[in-house]
Amino acid sequence: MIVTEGLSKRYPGVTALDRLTVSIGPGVTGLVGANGAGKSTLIKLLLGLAPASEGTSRVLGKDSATEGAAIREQVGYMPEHDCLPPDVPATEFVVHMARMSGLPRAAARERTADTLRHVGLYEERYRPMGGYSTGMKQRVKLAQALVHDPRLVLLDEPTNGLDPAGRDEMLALIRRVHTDFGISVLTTSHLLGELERVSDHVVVIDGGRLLRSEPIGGFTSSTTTLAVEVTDSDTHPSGATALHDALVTAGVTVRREGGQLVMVDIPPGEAGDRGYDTVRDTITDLGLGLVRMEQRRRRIAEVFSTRADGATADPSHPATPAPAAPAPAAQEGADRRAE
Ligand SMILES: Nc1ncnc2c1ncn2[C@@H]1O[C@H](COP(=O)(O)OP(=O)(O)OP(=O)(O)O)[C@@H](O)[C@H]1O
Repeated sequence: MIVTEGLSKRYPGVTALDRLTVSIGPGVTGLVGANGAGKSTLIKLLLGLAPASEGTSRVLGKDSATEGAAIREQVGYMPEHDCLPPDVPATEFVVHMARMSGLPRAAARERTADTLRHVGLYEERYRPMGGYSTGMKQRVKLAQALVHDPRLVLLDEPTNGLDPAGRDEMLALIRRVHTDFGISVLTTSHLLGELERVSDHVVVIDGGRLLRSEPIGGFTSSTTTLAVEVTDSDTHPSGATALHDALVTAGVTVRREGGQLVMVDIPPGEAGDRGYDTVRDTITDLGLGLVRMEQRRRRIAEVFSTRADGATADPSHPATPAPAAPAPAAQEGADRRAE
């Protein structure tokens, strides 16, 4: 769907994209990066709306630098910022956008009605958009990106400004764009957790550079996390601390979470079997009681907050600062708190 090679964009004093080489296939792809990471810039370059400083990009096999108009015929774009004329009803606006994309009048009206219904706008579509809530405006922006039946849509921060329920609805809609209509999606967000829920593939950029590009499973399934809770004993007044320290000594990757929980990384395959045995034997050797031991799928944010040197992020054992955990995970924490 999308291939970039050494793609860079420099503004005076700012390198917005820095030699980005990435390829994106069909399905739903999440493009994650902190504010200013270069997400919007990448989308504009892909659509041929801004020239690259160097490097190339192709969308659906077409060159962004020379075939921008042909790309935009087959690609829908939902911009980040509010761009809706306040005194125009949604239905009129979306028909206009459909006509701009080359649909004949009758087809434009028909597609507009279908698309607005699909995004969940009914009677409101006849009212001027100035009176719409943020959620309704985001839906109109999505509808105009879909109205000409594109093969691919590029969505820039589609959940921006939405409350948690509105975000859930928008994420479900995005997923359905692919499952119901077979349209591939590239959607940006600075929230890893959001994209984890809808994406088949995630691309992470930071400071205009590629950090990772992997199928969602690659982020979360290479390791299983085991949440273990043990009792305290007379010998070990904090059973969790004793277990944590003993497992670290045994060479197991482990961290503490929320008081009594000890989170143990279990690698796949035979090493994993040995990992389970080590946890069981360590608990027995310490003479602790086992309260629970359960498997957890790791969330992307956790993968990013794990220190790159493999050391544990144990809140009870503050260590030297971790080497750059990419900003998106931290940003997500901030957003969660804000919520
Ligand atoms: N037209 C422009 N002129 C100068 N600098 C720009 C321009 N557009 C973007 N930048 C800069 O390029 C960098 C990347 O911006 P971009 O908008 O692509 O980031 P982003 O990841 O989409 O972030 P956000 O979610 O905040 O929009 C930022 O430092 C931004 O200030």
